[in-house]
Amino acid sequence: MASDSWAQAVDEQEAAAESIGSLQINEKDDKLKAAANGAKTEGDGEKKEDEDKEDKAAQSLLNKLIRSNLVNTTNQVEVLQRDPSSPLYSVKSFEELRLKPQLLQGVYAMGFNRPSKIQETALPMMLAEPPQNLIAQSQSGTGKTAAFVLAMLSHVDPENKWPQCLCVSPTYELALQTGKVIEQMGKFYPEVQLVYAIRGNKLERGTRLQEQIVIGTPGTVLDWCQKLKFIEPKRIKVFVLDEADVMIATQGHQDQSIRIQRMLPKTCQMLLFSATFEDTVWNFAKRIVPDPNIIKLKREEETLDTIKQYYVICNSKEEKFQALCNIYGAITIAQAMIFCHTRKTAGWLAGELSREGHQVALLSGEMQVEQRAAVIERFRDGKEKVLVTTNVCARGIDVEQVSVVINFDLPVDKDGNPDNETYLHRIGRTGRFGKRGLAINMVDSRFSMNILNRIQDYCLSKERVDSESLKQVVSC
Ligand SMILES: Nc1ncnc2c1ncn2[C@@H]1O[C@H](COP(=O)(O)OP(=O)(O)OP(=O)(O)O)[C@@H](O)[C@H]1O
Repeated sequence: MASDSWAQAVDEQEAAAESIGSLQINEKDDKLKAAANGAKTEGDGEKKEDEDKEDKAAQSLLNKLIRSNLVNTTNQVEVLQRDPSSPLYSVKSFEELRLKPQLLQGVYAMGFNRPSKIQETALPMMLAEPPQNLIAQSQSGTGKTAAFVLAMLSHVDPENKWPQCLCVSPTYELALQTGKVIEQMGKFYPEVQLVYAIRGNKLERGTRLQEQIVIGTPGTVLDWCQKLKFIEPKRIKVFVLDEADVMIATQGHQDQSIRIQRMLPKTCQMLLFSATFEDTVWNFAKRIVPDPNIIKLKREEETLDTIKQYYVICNSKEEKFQALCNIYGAITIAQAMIFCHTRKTAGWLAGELSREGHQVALLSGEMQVEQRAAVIERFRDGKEKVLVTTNVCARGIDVEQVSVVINFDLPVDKDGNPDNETYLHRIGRTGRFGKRGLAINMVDSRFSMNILNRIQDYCLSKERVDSESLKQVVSC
């Protein structure tokens, strides 16, 4: 949909929401707010029954499955060179990289016209002679996978029939996704072959691999190098550790990755990629990659400047549902996402809305990742206008065109404290194109009013909103 029509749709929604808001003023509000202000969080039985265990690998896979394009970013790349006195190269075209013609053909066949922001600096570093080590961090969808795949394909010698590049991924599914990119990019370079070192791939004892690129999960790669000796680690020229943040979240993967790395020659190029960069990831990265160059592409800060935030006071889940029905016409002019705390509530709400004759999609943690991707894709294509989901299930998913976010339950962490970042990320927009939106928060207790106030204080402290930004509008 063109941005104009989105803007118009949001204008209509805002007008509708404001007119609804002017109909009723809830007298309970002041009392509630006063009670909630400064009040300690009450353990009021709203204990988080959080069945959707956060699964970083599944989220990462989901993002890959639903993404068809590069995420645009206007943020600058931050570079820390191992040798600050050496010149820093960055390229604006793939030609400047002097790639093998078969690879350039592969890149263009994938529809890449020019390097992405992170690729502009990462590619010259990875393709330099002698090879340089690299730690790179940028959010999902900014072109990291494509970058290291191109580096691996550039470094192999197709004449040599043994593994030369080793890439470890946290899960079988993620390894397959990277494998697909290798196959696509190497389409015109058939001499280069790929093999998957994953659990189900059983090879006969004594096998010596002929494929130049091995991609797999840490446990199997380690077995293939150490116990089964299908791979000669000393002949590896490029080692890639992908999704380091997901890797360290999985028990055992960190140790296995370090053990693989120790078997590789000193001259082997080490490359590590991560979407986030907490201290734990950083400590791990330093153990895997000696003398690294470091590239970071900051995530663009979400701003709430263009978002109108409202809240609705209700007494129960049923009242919240009623309030939602009252504003339903207004929110479905464009597309809306409704967030619930648990799968149970999400399922209940989707069922109730359907019974009212509304067409809604449900995204739930019980679904397989592929099923979830299919639901999101249908929603993205506008086949459904409303998506009901849980806080955990949709964390980290970007559905850019959503202009209405309804927090049926406010986001809280596992200890019941406000999850400020999730709130910001969920309702925020990355400022570009001035995308506008509407956020409606459903408050059904002192506890949740308190949560909302604390979230607002946080947003204020981060200068993401002004003090007038949150308005009460609707009651049922
Ligand atoms: N230079 C480019 N031009 C156009 N599209 C690109 C370019 N590089 C990558 N892409 C595409 O952008 C999308 C995201 O790229 P990629 O998967 O490499 O990002 P990523 O940072 O590795 O993401 P993730 O962390 O989720 O793995 C893919 O669909 C990919 O084909």
